Amino acid sequence: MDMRNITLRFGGVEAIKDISFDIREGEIRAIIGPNGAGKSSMLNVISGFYHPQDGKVWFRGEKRPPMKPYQVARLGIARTFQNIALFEGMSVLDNVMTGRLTHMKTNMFWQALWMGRAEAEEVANREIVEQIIDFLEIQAIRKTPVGRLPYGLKKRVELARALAAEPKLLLLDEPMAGMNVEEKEDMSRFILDVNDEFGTTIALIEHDMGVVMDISDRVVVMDYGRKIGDGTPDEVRGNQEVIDAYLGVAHE
Ligand SMILES: Nc1ncnc2c1ncn2[C@@H]1O[C@H](COP(=O)(O)OP(=O)(O)OP(=O)(O)O)[C@@H](O)[C@H]1O
Repeated sequence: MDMRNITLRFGGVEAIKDISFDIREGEIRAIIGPNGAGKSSMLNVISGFYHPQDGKVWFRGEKRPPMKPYQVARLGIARTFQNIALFEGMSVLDNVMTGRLTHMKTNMFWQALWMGRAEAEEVANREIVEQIIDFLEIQAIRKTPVGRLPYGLKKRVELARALAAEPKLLLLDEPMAGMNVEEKEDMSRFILDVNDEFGTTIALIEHDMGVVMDISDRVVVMDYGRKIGDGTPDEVRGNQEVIDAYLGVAHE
C-alpha cells in the first residue's frame, strides 16, 4: 500500500498534512504519535471511511479510486476499532461469522431456500471461521454472548472477526488499549502469529511503545498532522524530532 501526499481537512482543521508512506507486503507497520496527531484519520483514509482532499492511495500496484468502506473491504482490507464494535447480544461464533459477509456470493433468494449454493457456502464459511477460532484460542467461549466477556477477550473476538474476512491487509486501531500486561502479551503474540502464519500485512496504531518497538518492522511517526519520522524501531528511537515530540514524554 502506498499513501502519496495525503492531505485531509475537516473544515479549517488539517488533520493530515501532505503525508506519504508505504506499507510493504508482509510487514507489521506501526503508526504512532501524540493524541490528535492524525493517526486514526490516516487509518480511516486507508479503510475508505474518509476521503482525502489531496493525494492518492495505491493498493497492490493500482491507484485506488475513491471507494466506500465496503468496497475497500472487498479489496481485502479489514480493520478493528478503537472502541470495540461487536454485536454484544450475539455469540462469539456469530460475531466472527459476520466477518465473512464480504465473501458471501449467494443472494437472499438462495439463502431463503437454503439450497445448493447457499448451503455449500455456509459450510465453507464455517470451516474458515472454526479455523480462526482455534487459532486465537477462543473455542471455550464460542457460544458465549460477547457482552459477557472481559475486555481483553472482546478485543480478541474483534481480531477474529477481522481475520474471518481473510484480509491481505489488517488495520488495528489501538489493539492493546485498556489491557493489562498479560492481555497485552497475549495480543502481541497473536498479532505476530497472524503475520507469520497467514502472511497478513498489518498496520496498527498503538500507544504502548514497548509493544510497538517489539513487534513492528517499521514505524511512521505523526505529530500535528505531519510525518516527523519513518523507519525501523531503532531508527525512530534515535530520531531527535521524534524524541522531542513524543518519545521523550510520558503517555498512556
Ligand atoms: N470527524 C472529524 N471531524 C472533525 N475533526 C476531526 C474529525 N476526526 C478527527 N478530527 C480532528 O483531526 C485531528 C486528528 O485527529 P485523529 O483522531 O486522527 O488523531 P489521533 O492521532 O488518532 O488521536 P488519538 O491518539 O487521540 O486517537 C484532531 O485535531 C481531531 O480533532
